[in-house]
Amino acid sequence: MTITLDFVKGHGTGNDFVLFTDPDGSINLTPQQIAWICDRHFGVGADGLIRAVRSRSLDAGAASLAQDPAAEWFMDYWNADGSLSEMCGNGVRVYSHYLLTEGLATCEAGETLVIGTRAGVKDVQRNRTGYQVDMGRWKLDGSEPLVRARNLDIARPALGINVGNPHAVVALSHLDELQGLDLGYEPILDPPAPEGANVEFVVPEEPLISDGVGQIRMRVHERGSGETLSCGTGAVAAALAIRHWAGAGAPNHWRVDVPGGRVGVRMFPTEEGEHVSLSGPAELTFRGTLTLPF
Ligand SMILES: N[C@@H](CCC[C@H](N)C(=O)O)C(=O)O
Repeated sequence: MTITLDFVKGHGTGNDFVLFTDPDGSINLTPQQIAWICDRHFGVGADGLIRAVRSRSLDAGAASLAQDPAAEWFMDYWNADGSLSEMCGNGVRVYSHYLLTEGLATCEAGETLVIGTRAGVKDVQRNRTGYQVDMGRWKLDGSEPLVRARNLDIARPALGINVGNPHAVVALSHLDELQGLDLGYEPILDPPAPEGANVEFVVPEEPLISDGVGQIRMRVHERGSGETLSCGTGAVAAALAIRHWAGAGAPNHWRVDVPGGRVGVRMFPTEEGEHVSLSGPAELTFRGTLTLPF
């Protein structure tokens, strides 16, 4: 059977996605088909693919609806190599923008759009820079692997953080080191992360704290996608790691510069414990129709 899809291309700070709507969950693409769509030479090209599916149409959506019945739409997120990920921070903003633009959902200023994901429901609000997402609870995953990367002289210690998906954050001291990294090669973790990991390399900006806001710069190698221009969950993990290392008195508001732009991260208390939010832009760039060759 030939599959033809109407899609929209979008990005958040250069982290780009192919999005399409499948309300009833009837279009089940294989990992090979997803990898073809995301291929920049043979397909459309993207860091990931997002299927807009009603939570009630997907087994994974049942947990979202149980958590919050307002989670009508589920973000079914896949990496560029066709592997599944639990969460995508830039993806949630772009997905929210897609739902609103396509008329599939509404969210006036001050209202909350609730999105189902494999990492729990996410509350999204429009703000000055685009969208702010409450990413929910986070945790140190207990790992401190050594990370080797191409052009890094020696293995560096990393901090394992889970923000719905797994991350390993490495602090570098100089911008030269960050710029010199060759992330065309996947960093090697010792010991390896059981489910794989997104790896962030971070340097402090000068000064590290300005007007009470922490400032860092990072590059990322994403699990299943390679180096990308931005990673929302990675920015969140990076800010949390640097605050952890900075110790008492470190700020709860961070600006994170990535090759594709800037995102904001805030940590704030809630009744169930500390949450962390991600804010930044979301843009839709073009629409088209694709026919899968297999
Ligand atoms: N780009 C994303 C993260 C996408 C998922 C990641 N590659 C994984 O496998 O966990 C983001 O903006 O958070």
